[in-house]
Amino acid sequence: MLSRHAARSLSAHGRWFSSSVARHSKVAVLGAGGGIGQPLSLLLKADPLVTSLSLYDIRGAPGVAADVSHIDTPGEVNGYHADKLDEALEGVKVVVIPAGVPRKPGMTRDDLFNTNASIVRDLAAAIARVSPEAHVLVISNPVNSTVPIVSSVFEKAGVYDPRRIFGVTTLDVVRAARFVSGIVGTNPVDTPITVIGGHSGATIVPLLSQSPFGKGISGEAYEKVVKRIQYGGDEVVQAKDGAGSATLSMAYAGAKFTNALLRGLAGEKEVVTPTFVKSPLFADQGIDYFSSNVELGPNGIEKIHPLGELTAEERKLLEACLPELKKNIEKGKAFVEASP
Ligand SMILES: NC(=O)C1=CN([C@@H]2O[C@H](COP(=O)(O)OP(=O)(O)OC[C@H]3O[C@@H](n4cnc5c(N)ncnc54)[C@H](O)[C@@H]3O)[C@@H](O)[C@H]2O)C=CC1
Ligand SMILES: O=C([O-])CC(=O)C(=O)O
Repeated sequence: MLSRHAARSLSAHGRWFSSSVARHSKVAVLGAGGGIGQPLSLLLKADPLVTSLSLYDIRGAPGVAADVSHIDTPGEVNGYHADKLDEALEGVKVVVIPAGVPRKPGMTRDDLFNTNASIVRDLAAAIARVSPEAHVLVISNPVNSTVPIVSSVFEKAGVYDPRRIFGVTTLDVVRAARFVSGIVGTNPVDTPITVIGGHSGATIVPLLSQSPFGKGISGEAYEKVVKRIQYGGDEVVQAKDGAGSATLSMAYAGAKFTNALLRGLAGEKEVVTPTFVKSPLFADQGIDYFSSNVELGPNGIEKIHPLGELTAEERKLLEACLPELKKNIEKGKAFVEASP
């Protein structure tokens, strides 16, 4: 059906568009029973590019699967119990990982490392064993460390292809569009803002100067909106008051990035969006993962775009980002090296 009829899907900039390119695309969600996993599963079920959805969690995934399977879109849905991880990963093209604990007020994302590093490492080992050619989309925090963890696990297993491993930083891009449009009075859909660096506080570097709408914001308004983009996660953590962090906006962002990747994999041209990947941009400074605009295509990452021109303020933000990012990356790599 899908290959013969135009499919409608959410574009990188939030528009619904028609696409006649759709293939077999089995997507797995690991952590599907959680705050992000449930709405993400819902949005993926609604995406016509997802022909099969495989939902896994250590608790609750079969229930989520039964629920979303009633939605009147063609994609099939299966839910898997804790001991069925290998089955959940059979034949998947894309694996999205929102498994792990979220922050509470007063915590940094790095405070999640002790719990989430081993969860992500063990899930990555299973993917490397069962579906080594899958594209892996990491949501679990701290993303600056969990992406190097997944990559190092794949490297250790001898199946590493850096074009297929992504840290999902789309929520920063979504927030930037929303916050900037609120200042300049545009529709967020028409206000894309590139956000580079990593995914935590000072490592999040918005490039307002590269947007025709963002470049006019200056002085106190500039300082304020940059801080808000960098610390948008804290805003939600505080408002939820101990009940977790962003889940609904993150599910939206995760579904948006998954859709962009699926469109690229299906051959759509010029699908470009920021994502945290193995990158040559700052490798000479020992920072070999970085988020920047990346072109997605049939092999995953087709091209990593250069940063373009930065203002003095943006260069200062970047200077503050790099040392912290380097530490986060090294921590992730060291964790896998020290693992049995
Ligand atoms: N990349 C980003 O922009 C964002 C990342 N996050 C991160 O996403 C992660 C998940 O957040 P929430 O969904 O709110 O947490 P949650 O606690 O509501 O859900 C996490 C789910 O993971 C499951 N889980 C735990 N260990 C597992 C394992 N070994 N295998 C499979 N499933 C497992 C749990 O059973 C639970 O259902 C957190 O680390 C959070 O910090 C959250 C928001 C934005
Ligand atoms: O703030 C958190 O812990 C969750 C997150 O990554 C975000 O909302 O950007």
